[in-house]
Amino acid sequence: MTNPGEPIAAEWVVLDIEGTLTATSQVHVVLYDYARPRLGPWIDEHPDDPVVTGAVEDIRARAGLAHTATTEEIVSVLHGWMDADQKVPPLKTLQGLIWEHGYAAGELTTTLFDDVAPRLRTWREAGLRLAVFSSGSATGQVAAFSRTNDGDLTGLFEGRHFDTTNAGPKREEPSYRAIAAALGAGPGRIVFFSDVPAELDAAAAAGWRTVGIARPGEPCAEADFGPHTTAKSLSEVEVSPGE
Ligand SMILES: CSCCC(=O)C(=O)COP(=O)(O)O
Ligand SMILES: [Mg+2]
Repeated sequence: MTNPGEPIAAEWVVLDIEGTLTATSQVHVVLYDYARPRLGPWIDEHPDDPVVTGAVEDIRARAGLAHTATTEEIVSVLHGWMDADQKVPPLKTLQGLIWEHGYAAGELTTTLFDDVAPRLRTWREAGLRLAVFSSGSATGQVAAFSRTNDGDLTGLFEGRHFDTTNAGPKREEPSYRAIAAALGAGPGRIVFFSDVPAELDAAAAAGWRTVGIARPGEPCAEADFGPHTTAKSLSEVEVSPGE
């Protein structure tokens, strides 16, 4: 299905990041390249941070590593996951901490697609509420929106950031039910924008409205979006807070 042209009635707009708000290369090249050499030092320099030690413990368990595994062995697992783009929660936790540091230091900037910031501002001004659901950790998400090519956009989201730890996997229906409960909204009053059909299928199964974003040049540009409304950018889609 393509864009029906008529406004989608919703209270909440929930947004995927990679491929929807930013180019895939913003994550796979800019952010992954920043994180890759810093994972080992971050683990070694934060031996008393329970978030870091918990993530390391989780990595060891998932990878079948002994408790005595070295940082080098752990990093080798993390690099393998990154090379295969496996969005494993403890990897996303460590990346998020490193990116938070990078954005605060002024070493990272998020380049959004040109239509994104104007569209999000228009929707907020119209009374819509905005949230994010990404595989990137909530900590990393907030950091990423704090320093974009269009300024600090964190105020647009009311602190509503969902990830695979606080909501669940993006391709599973219960994650969308959990987010709807957290937002206190009926599922039919939430519209989800993503470039990945399997994520849209899971959201639709939970009763959400869905929009597939097929941006030219992005990996999912030619994907089969099946029954989902589909558009090439956010600016093609009208959402209104009416019933
Ligand atoms: C700081 S945001 C980085 C996003 C990220 O790490 C990622 O894996 C993107 O996944 P998405 O679910 O937004 O496609
Ligand atoms: Mg995506």
